[in-house]
Amino acid sequence: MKYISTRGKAPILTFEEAMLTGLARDGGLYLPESIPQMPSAEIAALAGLPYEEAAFRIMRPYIGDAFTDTEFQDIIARAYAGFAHAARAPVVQLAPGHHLLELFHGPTLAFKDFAMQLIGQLFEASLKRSGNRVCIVGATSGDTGSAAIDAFRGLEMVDVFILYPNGRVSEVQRRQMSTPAEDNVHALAMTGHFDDCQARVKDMFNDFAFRDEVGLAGVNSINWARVLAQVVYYFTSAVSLGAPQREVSFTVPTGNFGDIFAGYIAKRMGLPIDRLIVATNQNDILHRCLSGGDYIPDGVIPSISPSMDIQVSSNFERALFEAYGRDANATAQLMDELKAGGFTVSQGALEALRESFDSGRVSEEETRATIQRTWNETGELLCPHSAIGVHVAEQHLTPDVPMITLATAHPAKFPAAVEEASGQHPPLPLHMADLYERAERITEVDNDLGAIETLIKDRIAR
Ligand SMILES: N[C@@H](CCOP(=O)(O)O)C(=O)O
Repeated sequence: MKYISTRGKAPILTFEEAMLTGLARDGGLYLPESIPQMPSAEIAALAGLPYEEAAFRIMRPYIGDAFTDTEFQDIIARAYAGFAHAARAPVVQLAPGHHLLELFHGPTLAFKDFAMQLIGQLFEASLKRSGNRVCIVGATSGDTGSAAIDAFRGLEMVDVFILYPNGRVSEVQRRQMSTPAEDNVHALAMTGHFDDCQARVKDMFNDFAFRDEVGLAGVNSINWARVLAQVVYYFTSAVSLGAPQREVSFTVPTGNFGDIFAGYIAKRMGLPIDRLIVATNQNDILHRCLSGGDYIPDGVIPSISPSMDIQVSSNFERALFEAYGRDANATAQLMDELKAGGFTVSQGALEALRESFDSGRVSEEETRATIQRTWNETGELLCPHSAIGVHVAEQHLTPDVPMITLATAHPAKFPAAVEEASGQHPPLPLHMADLYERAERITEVDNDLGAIETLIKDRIAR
């Protein structure tokens, strides 16, 4: 299995190389040269398997010869051993035809743990073998950063620097990033919003002198391995509701488009998915684009669902590449236009996107009302992001196709918003019960590429 860049001008890589590289050297994102197909009989055979075994069968074709089967099985086992639920990604029913996929039972209480815990193990195995070091730099609107710091803390061959928008993540998210005591992890509070943080990370990848000097690696969903790990729970949840004998639809609260793109890959692999529905908060660029074709960022508005406060949605590039028939030149041109202010998706590509995706936008008031109503009607306490998913899903329910909404984070990550909406205080789980008493370690940085690069060079262990 080989990996190609969405912009067509970067070296073609193996799985392991693409995983360790992050962003392609032409600025694009890596994708498999072709999408492996999973026949119906193999999908049906996933029913009732432990999550780890399903993960192995689904991901194996993408890995090539990077790891032996036994190595890969051990890596998967270690990745999910710390999850608090035996099913890893349980499905609960909210209403007739509407189900919730709980993705918040990992160590940092968000769906990011599914990929990040796996990538942590994959990086460790690969770097131990090669003896190389890497410097991971990531951008977060809250959840990716905490998951990355948890997955890589204390690993000898890795330094981790996470840029987050100062004052724009929840207190729990911030503390998850700032309280781990290991020297190899660094929480950097940057002036600006998430898009600024993500832009600086991409600038660092495009500064080849810096990139090569520090051995830069990325664990945002620019990294294909992140997307791959998230494909698994689309299969396990759909199979638990009767796939491949019947179709399902998914609604996905989305900011950077990585999670829903994983659903698109599952569909392309042969999972019978009817609709993939993008749920956005008031930062609704994806909804606007899928509705009208224009992709024009117009500023990030802080919300009670901060993880989705994004206007430059990194993985949309992968979806555009596919919608334009894998035309790398067309994709590169759109990304150039984005730098200059925005672009309009061609009619043909828009129709291709709409073959798989629908979308909806949810206001702050609707988010709060959904948290309260869902609590009253079902006893399920939703985080604001999951509530956005539930609200949009409810507008797309159909009698014959079950809907699965992704619950992307635990309500305890956003206690203030959840309590205001529902009157319920979501307690932190036991392993994090003393989070508010732990000492914090944060470095404030300006939105200044040179200064951030200097800080990183000064801090990395060589
Ligand atoms: N919502 C994310 C933003 C980064 O997304 P990623 O999936 O590309 O890592 C967050 O919580 O940090």
